Amino acid sequence: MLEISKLVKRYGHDEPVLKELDLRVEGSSVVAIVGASGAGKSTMLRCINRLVEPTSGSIRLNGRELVNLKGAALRRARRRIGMVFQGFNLIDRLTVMENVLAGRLGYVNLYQAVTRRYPQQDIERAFTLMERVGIAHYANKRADALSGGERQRVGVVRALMQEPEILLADEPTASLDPRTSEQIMKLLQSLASELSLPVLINIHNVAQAKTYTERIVGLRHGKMIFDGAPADFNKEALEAIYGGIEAPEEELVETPSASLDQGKPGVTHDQA
Ligand SMILES: Nc1ncnc2c1ncn2[C@@H]1O[C@H](COP(=O)(O)OP(=O)(O)OP(=O)(O)O)[C@@H](O)[C@H]1O
Repeated sequence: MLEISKLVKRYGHDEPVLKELDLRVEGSSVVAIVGASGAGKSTMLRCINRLVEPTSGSIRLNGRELVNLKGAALRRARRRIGMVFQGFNLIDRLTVMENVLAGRLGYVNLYQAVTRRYPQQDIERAFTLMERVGIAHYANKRADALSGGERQRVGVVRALMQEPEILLADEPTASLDPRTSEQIMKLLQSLASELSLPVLINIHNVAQAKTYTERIVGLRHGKMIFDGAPADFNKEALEAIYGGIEAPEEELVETPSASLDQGKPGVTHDQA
């Protein structure tokens, strides 16, 4: 379980980017984090894996506090947090298998890491996962020979090789065409349930958030102003999150499951 409470992040002396954010994610739910550019979505994800240092507050993963961890304890905690990136973050000159095995770097010793001699069970797990996402036949290809969707599958498998307790995805489909984006969203959704893994996805595409996740969290100026089911993410919620900033209305209208009149939105009105 992920429990974020009163999370504050301030860069330098600027106004805080995250303002006492609370979020609790249980079980294998797939949660979309939406919000206009600059709302604090990436900062929130990066505070969880400590790529960004929180200013104050608490982030607990399965009961263990992540804030203020240092050195070996931080490295141990980080290997339980998988991250998928918009730009894939692969090493182009390495093979798919080598990139995937990089997900084990937090577990092997220095000699194994430098010589890339991974335990047999890691290699077997890599093949199993690569088969699961349809890239096993590319194992020995260079990463830069793959298409965007294939590269993102490599990124997903690399994150899963960490045996994570949570998967964070920062705009995982933003560099992909619409069809490939949907495939990746579907994949993340299925993997979450197959592996009983909570998945947090920062996403600009509201239609995809509504279709492929079971909960939407909306940020505006570093505060959570919506937390509810996709069916409740209606025009009022959209306006509250993006109003006066940008209005991706066409995305809402195109959503196959959009039900603008159903239910009460989970909008709160304490926005900044
Ligand atoms: N390293 C940094 N130093 C200073 N300010 C930063 C830094 N990283 C982010 N910010 C600022 O924090 C705010 C939130 O940025 P963040 O990237 O978290 O937003 P976001 O919602 O993910 O936006 P986008 O959708 O454009 O990625 C922005 O105003 C941004 O300029």
